[in-house]
Amino acid sequence: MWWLKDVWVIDPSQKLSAPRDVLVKDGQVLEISSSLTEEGVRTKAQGESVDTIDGKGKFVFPGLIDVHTHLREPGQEDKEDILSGSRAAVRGGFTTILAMANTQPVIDNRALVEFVRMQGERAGYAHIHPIGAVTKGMQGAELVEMSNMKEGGAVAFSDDGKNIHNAEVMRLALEYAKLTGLLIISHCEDKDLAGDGQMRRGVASARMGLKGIPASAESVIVARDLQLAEETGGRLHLAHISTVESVELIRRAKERGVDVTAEVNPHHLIFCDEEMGITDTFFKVNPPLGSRVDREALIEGLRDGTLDMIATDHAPHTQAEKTRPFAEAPFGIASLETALSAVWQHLVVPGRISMDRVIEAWSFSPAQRFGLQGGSLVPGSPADMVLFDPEFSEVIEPATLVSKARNTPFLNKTLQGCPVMVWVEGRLVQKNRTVL
Ligand SMILES: NC(=O)N[C@@H](CC(=O)O)C(=O)O
Ligand SMILES: [Zn+2]
Ligand SMILES: [Zn+2]
Repeated sequence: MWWLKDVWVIDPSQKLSAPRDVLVKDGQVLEISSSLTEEGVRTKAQGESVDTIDGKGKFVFPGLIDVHTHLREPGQEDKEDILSGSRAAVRGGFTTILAMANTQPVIDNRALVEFVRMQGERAGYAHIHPIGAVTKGMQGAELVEMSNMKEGGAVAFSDDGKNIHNAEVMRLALEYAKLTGLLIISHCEDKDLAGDGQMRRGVASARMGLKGIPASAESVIVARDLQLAEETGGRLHLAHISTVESVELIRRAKERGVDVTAEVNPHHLIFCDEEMGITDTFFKVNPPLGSRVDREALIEGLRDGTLDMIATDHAPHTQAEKTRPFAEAPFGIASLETALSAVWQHLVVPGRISMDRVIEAWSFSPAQRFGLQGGSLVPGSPADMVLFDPEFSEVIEPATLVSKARNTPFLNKTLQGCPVMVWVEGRLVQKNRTVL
């Protein structure tokens, strides 16, 4: 049994943010209380040994749930695989992650869904749930067999990595997904507007002499998909929202009652295009980093709930690929191990957003919207749980990362504020930044 003493508990599911004691037994949260005694705890332990942790100055919260990660298995295991990705997850404070379908082959049938799920179970760290593709081979034409894939364990559908270009295919996808009750996750990017752009079009792209991607490449598809969701009554989730125009469109759609949620990635909340240099391929990501104005709008959108969730869009790539010239390097930032610390240091500490809202957006809301276990420490729930130490600092070094990827803008930088203990169903899987 675990006894976390005098720890600051953040549990948005119970609207709780206060110092308490937490008891964990048999893989579950047994009790959250402010009046535990040695003797009382020993009685509750029923003969089991008690591991006591001094939680003073630390936070405990439900394990983060990341609805957007790329684990690259099957097919690109040099970038990441399900085992390395799930180890990276628990190192970063995530106890559940959703794996995108843009692997090789694409996860577009039940057998492949079951393969990903099984590999996740075999790895035995974070809970791994497969996201199935929307169209066969992510070719944007023929819909997958959604019900079948749901039976195999798919928890949502997405062609992420690619936009669904054909609006009628997107409309049908929203219509058919209703029968499964699952979400369609949209990667909003008009491929003609994006062209072969490398970063957001603006003053910074002009200065760097790189081809730009206009903000409209995202927002025109956001507008399209919101209208299609409204028309069909389908359930829509928008991935990696990055522009002020998109935030405004989502805000208005929600006012009309459209069944939509949206996520924002830490890198879009923290960085902007002006901060990039021509050698910084680690900042090269899709959608590209926006302007300062976008960044402010995203923070405001997250605060007021227009943006429901934070998600990493962990996109691992090899060093060989990421050290190519800017225009040849692939898009993507690997972030499972740094995301929570980065959000803490760059947004919570300066007072831009509260830790309570961060945990709600990264744990409770994903569980609710995707219908997943977790996101709550209500007694009886599985002890998927994180102990976070605001004083613990770490230099992000290649040798200490357990992900196969090193494509992070935080490489060789110090991040302060880290998850220092992580439990999955009451089993300790990470301690003092070491995955057990
Ligand atoms: N975000 C990225 O820059 N890259 C993602 C694809 C995606 O999320 O669209 C990848 O798979 O590498
Ligand atoms: Zn995407
Ligand atoms: Zn993605």
